[in-house]
Amino acid sequence: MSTDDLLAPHREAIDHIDQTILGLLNERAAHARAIGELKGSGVVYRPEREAQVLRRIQSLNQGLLSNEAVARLFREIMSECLAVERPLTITYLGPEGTFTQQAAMKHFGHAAHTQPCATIDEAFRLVEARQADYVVAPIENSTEGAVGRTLDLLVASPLKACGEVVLRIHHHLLRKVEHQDGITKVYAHAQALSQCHEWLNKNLPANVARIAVASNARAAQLAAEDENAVAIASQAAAERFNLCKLASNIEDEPNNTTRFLVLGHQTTTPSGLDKTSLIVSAPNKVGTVHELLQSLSKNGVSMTKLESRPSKAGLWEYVFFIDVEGHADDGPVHRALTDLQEEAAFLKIIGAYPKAVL
Ligand SMILES: O=C(O)C(=O)C[C@]1(C(=O)O)C=C[C@@H](O)C=C1
Repeated sequence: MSTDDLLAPHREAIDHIDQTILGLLNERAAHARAIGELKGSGVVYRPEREAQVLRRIQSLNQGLLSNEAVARLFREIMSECLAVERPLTITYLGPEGTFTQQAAMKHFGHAAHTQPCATIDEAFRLVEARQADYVVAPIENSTEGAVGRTLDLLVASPLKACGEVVLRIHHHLLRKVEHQDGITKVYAHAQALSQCHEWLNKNLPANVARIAVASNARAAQLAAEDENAVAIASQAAAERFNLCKLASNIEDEPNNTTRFLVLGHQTTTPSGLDKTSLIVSAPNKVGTVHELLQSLSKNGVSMTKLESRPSKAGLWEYVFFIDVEGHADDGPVHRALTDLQEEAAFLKIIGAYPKAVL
């Protein structure tokens, strides 16, 4: 029997299964549309429900496909079902091809419309003015630490965090032509330059100028216009600007990861596995930070992040960005927040949201 003959029954089975899947997908979309009608003009995107759907699918999964693969597939199915209810617009720091756009797609799937903005400030502003639904903003990188501008915006913005995205960051060396001769400059975002610092020291001549630009996608765009330049940027940027990859995964730290917050106007109900992000400021006295942290520990609440930043209000005064395990409506976190309210000069709950599933 020829290979084609051997393939034929499997392909027949696949055609049959695809037809069943297609029918079921449309049946699912019809339920989503009915849910959308019941929600009326209310909020259609429900992050806690999406997290529960993805976690349930992963716990049911016993097949050949990995948990990550099934979550990715169902992420896209929900994205299309949500678009049947109402398509969402997500703002991010552009241009197209940045890691933040990748994070937005990872979280909302490909049916969401992503809108690039010139600055993180503008991405926030459009959502604040209700000209877009959600903003995805980088908050911290595992090698570089906090993203200061996002933290500063969080202090004053009325937006609430309703989700988080965790993205592995891979940087590549990109060029218009496929050889290393005659490189005079390397364009990259300042964070990418420092994340690839060791690699650049070892692999590029010392006289190649390192030029920091607004984003990795902008770097790729500049490299596409100048044959003597290379860019450090993502796979998405390489594809978008048609650049050759001279070297892959050039980040010094192999586990390089960026965490993003998703912010909008809604508060989220508990999903069963949540986090709460807070901003706290303490009077500038000995022992106050210790007391603030005690409000958490005595209520059995674990802290997953503590970041300090100079307050714009006074010299040598600080605000603290704190993430804790659990939802602000859960008993222990709720009690800790009540205690914190008494100790802190300023307390703002940025939001409570499901832990990233994907
Ligand atoms: O359960 C809902 O509220 C839905 O709208 C359905 C659905 C889904 O496709 O499962 C779609 C969008 C929401 O963000 C959450 C879940």
